[in-house]
Amino acid sequence: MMTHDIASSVAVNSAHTDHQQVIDDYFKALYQRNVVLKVDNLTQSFDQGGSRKVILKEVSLQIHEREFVCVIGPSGCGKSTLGRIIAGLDAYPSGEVIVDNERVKGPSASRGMVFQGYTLFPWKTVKENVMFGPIMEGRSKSNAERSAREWLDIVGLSKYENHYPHQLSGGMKQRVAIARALINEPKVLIMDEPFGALDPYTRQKMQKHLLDLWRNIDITIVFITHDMDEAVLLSDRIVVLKANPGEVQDIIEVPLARPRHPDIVTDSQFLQLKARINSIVHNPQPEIDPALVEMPDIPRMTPLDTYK
Ligand SMILES: Nc1ncnc2c1ncn2[C@@H]1O[C@H](COP(=O)(O)OP(=O)(O)OP(=O)(O)O)[C@@H](O)[C@H]1O
Repeated sequence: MMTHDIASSVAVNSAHTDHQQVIDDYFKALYQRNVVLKVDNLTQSFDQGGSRKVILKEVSLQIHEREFVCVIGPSGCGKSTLGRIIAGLDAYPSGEVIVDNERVKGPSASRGMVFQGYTLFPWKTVKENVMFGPIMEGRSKSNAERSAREWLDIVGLSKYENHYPHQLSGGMKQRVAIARALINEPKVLIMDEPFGALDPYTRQKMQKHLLDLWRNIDITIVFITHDMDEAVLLSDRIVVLKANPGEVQDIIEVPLARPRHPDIVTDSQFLQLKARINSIVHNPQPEIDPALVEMPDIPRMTPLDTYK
């Protein structure tokens, strides 16, 4: 081997070791932080077609303060069901869900939620939407207004405070929804496919915006998505659920240093990790979404064009 080849090989190895050290230190520090969300042996079932169907089975997780965790898995595996239980929107028959040392028994200001569908009140202005939580908490209108303006400033929507939701783009609506959730200073923010309805460009902008917010606020995020790129770009760890019933199949650390630029999606390490997760998620499983099982053959509706 030529001398300069040896030198460059040593440099590559040393860069690799340095990178690994950064990642090891990052996760060591992460695991030393308090557990803010604990899901223990959670099982959920629903009545479906006259029988009881187990949707989530003995799901256990521990998520640490300021961690960013994505939950992925095939359609119908119970991701939203898990998110709704953590948010306190649905009761659960067995197991334990603890947030900030308290058992989840219903919605609470300690858990914020942002959904894919725009859930803003259409009859309220942007500012009034963001003020909703503080007003419900009994804070004065002027106090709630002041906080709402601070949060609208943080998400870059100050100029739109008197607009109504229908006057905003999808990305702007989601920024209002994020401000509306964060104004309550939740310990955990649960986001269920929040960018699923956005075009790819806006989605990428929103991912960066969310990472900027997360880095600057003491918030733990549980982010439900179908999108592997999104999961790898955003997460510290990815919880992979398998379907039928929904069980934790794997919990994967994302060994990519932060801050992460959106261009990282073309990096070889990113692509390798994505391929690995993809193979875990799409590990052959029986189809459980009835709408996918019963895909009909479409009959010809109009006469065939004989020239084609
Ligand atoms: N309230 C309910 N009553 C009956 N069945 C329900 C209820 N909520 C969810 N389910 C069922 O639980 C299963 C899991 O649904 P869930 O929405 O949690 O899956 P998901 O992984 O989020 O799916 P997707 O990726 O398609 O959004 C589905 O079969 C769904 O029909």
